[in-house]
Amino acid sequence: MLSENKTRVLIMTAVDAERDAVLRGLGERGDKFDVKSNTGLPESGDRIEFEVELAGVGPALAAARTARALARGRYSLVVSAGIGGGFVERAEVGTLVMASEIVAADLGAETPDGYLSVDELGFGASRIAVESGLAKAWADKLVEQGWTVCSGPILTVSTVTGSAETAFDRAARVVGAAAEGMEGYGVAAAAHDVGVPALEIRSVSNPVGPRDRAAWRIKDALTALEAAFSNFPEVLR
Ligand SMILES: O=C(O)c1cccc(C(=O)CC[C@H]2O[C@@H](n3cnc4c(=O)[nH]cnc43)[C@H](O)[C@@H]2O)c1
Repeated sequence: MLSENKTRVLIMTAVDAERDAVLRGLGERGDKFDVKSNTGLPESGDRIEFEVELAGVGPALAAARTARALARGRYSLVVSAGIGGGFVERAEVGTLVMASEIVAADLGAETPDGYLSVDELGFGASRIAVESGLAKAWADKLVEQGWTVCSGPILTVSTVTGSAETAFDRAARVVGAAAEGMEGYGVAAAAHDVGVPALEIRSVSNPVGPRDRAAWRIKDALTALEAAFSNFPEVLR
């Protein structure tokens, strides 16, 4: 007989439209979902409960809100999710990006010799590892469903890239940079601080580069985000 253990997964999005897309994707399956095998984090016999919360925009508020949510109890996994910018020739608009690592891309210092990350300054870590088995399983599942998924570093920035120069600098700083968003590192830092594994997924609404807000394809990106979460419970089984 299955036990009544519960696996709690916390999903953080910046804004309401992203949270709604995630909830549409998860549908009614939330805590009615039994885990029968042990391929992901949950124990066999666990029931999975999803909680989707607003992180707000930017890494500071995202970290504060994630820490507050995590203080409510025991969680198995935290996911930072939302739309994002895709690096050209890595992730096109309308596709999905699964983080291979979560990178604070502007947490450091400018020097006459170039940018130094917090790691190089000796003040901490600019990169947070993801739960790689789950990231791969989720990406594989989405590819199987016909989605284009790029797995690579997702950069967290406090200032959205708005020029080709900044896009070039950021891509050069992080080998394989696939996407950027504004919350991932904050969410993951709060999770890491209490020993909870993290993931980040972005659906690409715009290219990283010269600002053209009117051209952001938000609806397409929200559709892709919804699809990503409609496949997520299966991945956790
Ligand atoms: O206006 C709307 O309907 C709408 C719906 C959903 C989301 C938004 C946002 O503006 C979300 C802001 C959020 O998006 C991330 N983002 C998107 N593109 C980039 C980018 O090129 N560089 C960095 N971040 C990006 C970011 O995480 C923001 O928090 C609007």
